[in-house]
Amino acid sequence: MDSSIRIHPAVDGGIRAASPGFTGGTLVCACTDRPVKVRIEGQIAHNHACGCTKCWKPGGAYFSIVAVVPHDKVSVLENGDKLQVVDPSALIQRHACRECGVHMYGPVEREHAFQGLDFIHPERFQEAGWAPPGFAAFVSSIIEAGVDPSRMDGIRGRLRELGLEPYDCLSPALMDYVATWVAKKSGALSG
Ligand SMILES: N[C@@H](CCC(=O)N[C@@H](CSCO)C(=O)NCC(=O)O)C(=O)O
Ligand SMILES: [Zn+2]
Ligand SMILES: [Zn+2]
Repeated sequence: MDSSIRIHPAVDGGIRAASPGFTGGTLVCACTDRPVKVRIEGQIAHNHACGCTKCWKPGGAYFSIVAVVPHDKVSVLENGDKLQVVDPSALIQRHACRECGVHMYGPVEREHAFQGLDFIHPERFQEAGWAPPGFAAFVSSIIEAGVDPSRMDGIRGRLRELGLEPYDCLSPALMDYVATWVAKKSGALSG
């Protein structure tokens, strides 16, 4: 398998296990001057690699690494005046540093299965020990960013080699969770 394929710097050299003692940390943007700092209390959930065009990816990476935390566990510590919402019409209100472009947190405020959660990029933690990604989402979407479709077999193979099962939307467990929420809302399922 081609280990030169750059999925994301946080996983290319192998995936680091979570520390049981990780109780949260501080996300820092890429600015050397007045970096934005965001505090996260507690461990992250549902960490995954995402190939969609909307999530922030570091230079040269095909995928982002993105996870969720409850909105009340997120607080802006420093230089929040540099943040702006990338796409106000999107479900995920990605707050990016307008100088370096790093997405710092993305709350879901709309009525949705993910309402109350914020999407964050754990590679921006100053601290180690966050839960590693468990799967790869929106893999076919990397073609939308310009990846030649002929490369997809190799990229999916590399994801599997890293233990990141590739899916073209979210994982089956998360898709079932979203569909269950929709079915309960419509009344198709009771509960
Ligand atoms: N093909 C599109 C997919 C974009 C998309 O739907 N992204 C997902 C996953 S983001 C993290 O898992 C999503 O839920 N987006 C909601 C939003 O962006 O607000 C593309 O690549 O652009
Ligand atoms: Zn910045
Ligand atoms: Zn995404």
